[in-house]
Amino acid sequence: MALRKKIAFLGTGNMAEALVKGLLRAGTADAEEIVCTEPRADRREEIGKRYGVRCIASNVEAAEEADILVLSVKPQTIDVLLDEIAPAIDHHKLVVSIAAGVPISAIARKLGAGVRIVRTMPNTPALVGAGATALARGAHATEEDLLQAKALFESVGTTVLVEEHQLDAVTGLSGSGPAYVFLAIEALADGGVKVGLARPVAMALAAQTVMGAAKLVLETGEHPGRLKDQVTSPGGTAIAGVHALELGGLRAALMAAVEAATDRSHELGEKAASKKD
Ligand SMILES: NC(=O)C1=CN([C@@H]2O[C@H](COP(=O)(O)OP(=O)(O)OC[C@H]3O[C@@H](n4cnc5c(N)ncnc54)[C@H](OP(=O)(O)O)[C@@H]3O)[C@@H](O)[C@H]2O)C=CC1
Ligand SMILES: O=C(O)[C@@H]1CCC=N1
Repeated sequence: MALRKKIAFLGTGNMAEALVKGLLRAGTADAEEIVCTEPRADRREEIGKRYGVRCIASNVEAAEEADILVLSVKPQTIDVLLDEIAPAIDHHKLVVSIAAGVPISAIARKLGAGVRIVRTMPNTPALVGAGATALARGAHATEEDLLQAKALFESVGTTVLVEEHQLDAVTGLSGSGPAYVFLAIEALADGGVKVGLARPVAMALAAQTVMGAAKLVLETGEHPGRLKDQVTSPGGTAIAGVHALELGGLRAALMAAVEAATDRSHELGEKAASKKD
């Protein structure tokens, strides 16, 4: 669905670039409907050339001309950005934050109490239309605002609506999760190389296996344990591999990763919430 709104990405790093590319790819926005900001001239040029969007230095200019403002700087630098754009914000703007941990209340404190804010947590597979985004509505955002934000992220993957307090957990799982899976793919490929496969062959097989297994879970709706049972024949190869993973503590390690990232998101939020104006 085309949004037909002007969208500003304030801070055009990895995640914003993934969204810009995803939106253009899906046709949700045309290049002339997107404006990006970025402090570094070389990066501005790169983004402009790569996507045909306007990429400028001024956050204020971008905030003034857009209907939807995506706050896409690091949580540690969001205060500087909010102070800068506050005079350009009124109730006509929809503010969509993708910043990990930063509460809606901390954004509203800087931009003004009545501002329409939707807080989200996307992930980088949005770049290829396979993102997963959770969204939570601020007190002054309307149902229509939420639908627009949802449409924006739905064009680059799947979306779920959550309560704001659940966003730290989402950050620990799907926001940060691609990093865990990349590690797994790299390690699987290393395993393949160790047993004699060429690196490119091992990498292609590892990535396709992870993608295929995920697709099987999503498309069949089967419990992953049941799907695992279908791969493991008695006395066979897969159960030998599964045993090695259990000895290595794979499940506990993944659970601990989600928990550690969730805690860190919470910590970033506490810092943002305790800052004085
Ligand atoms: N990466 C991910 O997987 C995900 C990230 N997020 C969230 O997205 C946000 C961005 O993360 P990510 O893309 O990884 O980070 P990046 O560092 O890649 O992107 C941030 C960008 O903002 C720019 N920037 C810094 N200060 C300003 C400013 N005052 N005005 C405008 N732009 C500025 C930076 O420029 P420069 O480099 O020159 O300083 C950089 O290009 C974070 O809040 C993060 O929590 C959410 C989900 C997933
Ligand atoms: O590491 C980070 O801070 C960001 C948030 C979610 C994924 N990456």
